[in-house]
Amino acid sequence: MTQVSPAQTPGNATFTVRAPASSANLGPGFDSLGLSLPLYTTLRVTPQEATEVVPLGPGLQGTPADESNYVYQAMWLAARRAGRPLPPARVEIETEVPLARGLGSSAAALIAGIVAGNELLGCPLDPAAVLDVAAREEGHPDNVAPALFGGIVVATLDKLGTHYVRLDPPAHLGVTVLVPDFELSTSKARAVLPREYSRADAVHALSHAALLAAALSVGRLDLLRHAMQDYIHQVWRAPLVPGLSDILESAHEYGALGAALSGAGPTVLCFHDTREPTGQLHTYLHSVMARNGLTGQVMDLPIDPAGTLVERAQVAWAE
Ligand SMILES: Nc1ncnc2c1ncn2[C@@H]1O[C@H](COP(=O)(O)OP(=O)(O)O)[C@@H](O)[C@H]1O
Ligand SMILES: N[C@@H](CCOP(=O)(O)O)C(=O)O
Repeated sequence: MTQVSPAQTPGNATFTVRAPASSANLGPGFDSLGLSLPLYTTLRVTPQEATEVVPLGPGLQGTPADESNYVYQAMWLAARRAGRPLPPARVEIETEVPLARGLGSSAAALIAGIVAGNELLGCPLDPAAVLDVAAREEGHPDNVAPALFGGIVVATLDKLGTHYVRLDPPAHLGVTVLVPDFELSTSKARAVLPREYSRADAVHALSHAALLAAALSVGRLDLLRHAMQDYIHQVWRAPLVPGLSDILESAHEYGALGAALSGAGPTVLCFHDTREPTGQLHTYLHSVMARNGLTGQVMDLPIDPAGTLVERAQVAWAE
């Protein structure tokens, strides 16, 4: 995260905060593993006497243009953690992250808002505190951690704090996402999960999640397909995402290194080797959508290494 000391810039200067999309879980890493993707939520913040919240662009149609906006509420979370009131500002919000598709739009909004609130206050919170505020608000750290730090993040939230390890993406690991043209809210997709699991399911999940984290950390791309097996959430969510079961079973035949529901869905993520063409995989994913009467987009994306960035306009002190 790039932080510019407010002491170096005038207190009323405009700044921008850019937070990326994320794909959480990656199969068995439910609520604990995620990666960052280069689609962004951007805030343009200008300190002024009265607060204004301005969602811009078609992606944010229907989100509130007032203090109830999730981004503005997130700015206040930073102020509350710092124990200070939030200074008023004009906050313009734009996003490239499709809402309610399992690509972490709410995490990007939350992180961007907390970082912007922190900037307005002169950065009283360090990055670990920003992450902890966000993870407690979201209830799980798997989207907010990669949205803040970029790359791939393994994280856990407990009473003492949010603990994490950030991994640089392994060489040659690329992502292909199938983003269907329908929304599925995270709360709806969490409501279908069972309250309890058997010991066998727990052992299956923790052994696969541990193998996946280890494989990603040493670049063992050959293990991804095996390590990404999951019975904790995908099997329960499959009825909400037509075509998911087919893709999980067969994507490797079309070049995928592994496949998973992205976050709570309905986006599906496949890993690919960036040295290999992905045309066959795209054709397959489009055919799954067509068979299920769906439309949507298939995109190849790199893993975003940077995470959230803050930029201040260069303003000469003499002005
Ligand atoms: N930039 C934003 N500004 C305001 N609200 C947002 C923004 N991004 C996301 N949200 C809120 O988050 C909701 C989607 O969150 P969620 O169901 O968790 O899906 P996901 O995070 O996978 O996109 C949206 O319906 C909207 O209420
Ligand atoms: N671990 C969460 C992740 C939700 O991600 P989102 O991008 O769908 O908000 C879950 O699986 O519920």
